[in-house]
Amino acid sequence: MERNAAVTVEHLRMTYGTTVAVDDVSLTVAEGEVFGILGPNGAGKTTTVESIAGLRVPDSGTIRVHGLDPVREHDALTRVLGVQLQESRLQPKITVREALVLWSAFYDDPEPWPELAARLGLDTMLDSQFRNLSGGQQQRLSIALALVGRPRVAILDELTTGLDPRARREVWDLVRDVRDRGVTVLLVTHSMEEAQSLCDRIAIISEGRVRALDTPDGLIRAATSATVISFTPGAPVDLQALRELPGVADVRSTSGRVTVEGAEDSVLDVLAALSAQGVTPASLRVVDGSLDTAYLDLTSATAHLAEELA
Ligand SMILES: Nc1ncnc2c1ncn2[C@@H]1O[C@H](COP(=O)(O)OP(=O)(O)OP(=O)(O)O)[C@@H](O)[C@H]1O
Repeated sequence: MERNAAVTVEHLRMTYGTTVAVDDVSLTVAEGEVFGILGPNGAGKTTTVESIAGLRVPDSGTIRVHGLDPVREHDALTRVLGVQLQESRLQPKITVREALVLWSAFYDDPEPWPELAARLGLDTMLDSQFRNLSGGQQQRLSIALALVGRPRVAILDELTTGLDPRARREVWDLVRDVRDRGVTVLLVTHSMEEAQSLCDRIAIISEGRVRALDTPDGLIRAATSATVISFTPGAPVDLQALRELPGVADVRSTSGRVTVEGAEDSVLDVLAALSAQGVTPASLRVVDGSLDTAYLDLTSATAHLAEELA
């Protein structure tokens, strides 16, 4: 079933003086999905999501959030969009309770904040001032503030940065809960693990452009060196024949062990070729592709392209 678009971005462009922060970004986020934005430092991720939130005015391009223009219809936007930004912009002396009460007052039908605070482990520090919270606690408060208005779309920018592993998993569970309630989540992250575990689809952005947009599995499949096969050949092996197999990106032989990198589908071809050569692959290991490899593949392909164009 084709889902409605919650967010559409068409040809977004944003510059700061001579710096091109976002060159040309187009993407559509479907209602109810967790959509990840991944990319190296300075790729333009924050500029993109802050433009979606109406906090920056793009040079050109069109953005709609449930049909609303984030700049011209900003008031209406704040009723459908919750934002947890990279840097919290709270008064240093505001307490956790005051912030939650204040934010709740902005909305007609807020989430009961004590429950949300408990869910995020903030209930024991309601009277602490923002400036005295640890980085992880500040992070959790800003997530709570993004969700308290029951937004239809939540933007979470580097939501688990600074959290310890347990807190991180708890926040992931919270994001899944939020998604299960039908909220669309736009997630900016540097963590492949986070993207792979939470996102339905991911856009990889670098140098202000979308370089790939697919499901985590789709990105991994598309990467040329997603799977690594290694073995100790029981007889001399024709490495060139392996190199020529479709989907194989690289073949190396070191210290009597052969390593083949290739697309996921190349494993069976490699095994069939070895069998045809009468070679038994002893101590066979197949390491599955990860989003890490796919990401490096896609972003280094961009770097190569940039070098070629330079
Ligand atoms: N307010 C600003 N003034 C000037 N330049 C800016 C401003 N905000 C961002 N930039 C520049 O625009 C580019 C994109 O920045 P942006 O913060 O969107 O990237 P990012 O992908 O979110 O990076 P990171 O992963 O480091 O947070 C960078 O070169 C950055 O230095």
